[in-house]
Amino acid sequence: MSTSTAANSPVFSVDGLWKVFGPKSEQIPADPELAALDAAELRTRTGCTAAVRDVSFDVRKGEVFVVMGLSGSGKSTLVRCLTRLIEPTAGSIAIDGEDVRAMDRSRLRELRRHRAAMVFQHFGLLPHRTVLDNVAYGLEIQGIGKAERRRRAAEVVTKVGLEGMEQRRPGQLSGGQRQRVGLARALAVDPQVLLFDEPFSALDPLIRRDMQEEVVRLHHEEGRTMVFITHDLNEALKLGDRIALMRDGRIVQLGTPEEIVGSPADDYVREFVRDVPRADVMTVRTAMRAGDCGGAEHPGALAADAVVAEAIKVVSRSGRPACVVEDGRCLGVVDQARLLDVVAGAELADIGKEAV
Ligand SMILES: Nc1ncnc2c1ncn2[C@@H]1O[C@H](COP(=O)(O)OP(=O)(O)OP(=O)(O)O)[C@@H](O)[C@H]1O
Repeated sequence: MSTSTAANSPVFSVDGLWKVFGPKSEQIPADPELAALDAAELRTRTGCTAAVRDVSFDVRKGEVFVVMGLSGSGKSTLVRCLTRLIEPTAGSIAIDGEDVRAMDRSRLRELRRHRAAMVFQHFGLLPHRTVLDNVAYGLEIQGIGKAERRRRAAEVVTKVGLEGMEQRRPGQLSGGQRQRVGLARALAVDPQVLLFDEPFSALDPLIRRDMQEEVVRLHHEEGRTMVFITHDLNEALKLGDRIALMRDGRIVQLGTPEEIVGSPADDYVREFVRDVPRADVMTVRTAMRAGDCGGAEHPGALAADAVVAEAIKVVSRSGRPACVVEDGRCLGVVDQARLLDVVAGAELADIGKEAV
């Protein structure tokens, strides 16, 4: 999981967004009775599928925003609507305050090429071109001269760890390396936002972990805004500053990994996160009893965003409560009982209640 250093200004603002597939689809969002039908009833009555239903959210500058949900929940449709690769049926979308639905074709092309680049699972590399020329492809489309695009492509190739492979063809690369080429190609155009559609789901688990770490590293180095689709909860928890959890076209909960795991919005979310190792997600900021410890020594001195697993090690090693310290100030204290409460599955609102 990365820590957002971002200001809270939105890159994307989405409000009341709908995407309905099927005949007379535009009638569905406008009709409260039809809009309230569940998926099966809607299909029977109208022949339509509402892939995205009345969804509103902001993607903040510099964050990794994860869209998570089971297959068919509407993730790809939602993210494709952001740049109108799929035309929304109703609602509004803005990027930096500019109305995406009002953009003409050339403005849209500019949006997709420069401002919000997409990295797909099937990366569509050009088989007869070298790695370097594949990475430079987006720059070529932009009309940038050969020398300059090769220079820029070489820089990103190094950034994603493919140095030395510049002259290979895609067929001479592993799946993970090909995905790095896809990532480098998107990065080469230096977009404001990177949109990832399940980019790693075809990779084997170890390579997948490498790629996840790569994304975290790139995000830390560059602070680029990222929207990341996944159906994998662990991937979502690892990468997301915030996660939008989708079900049947709706966002059922939007929050930090800690909020989703610690305060599930309903039984569906609760069931979804049931097996998450809570000690690896919940932070000591949540587990602590707030208030200065009163001493000068601050035993343990944990950072507020340290996870509970780390705190358990510190507390059990020293045999005494540990302080949570930020900017030299003691924010609170964690003891064994509070840490165990978190691990045992107490929800945020209940942690430490009996101890108070
Ligand atoms: N072109 C289309 N025409 C009709 N229905 C569609 C179309 N595209 C998607 N759907 C339907 O919309 C719903 C959401 O699909 P979507 O691909 O957005 O889900 P997803 O969460 O990305 O799934 P996955 O994880 O399997 O990719 C599904 O019920 C799907 O069958």
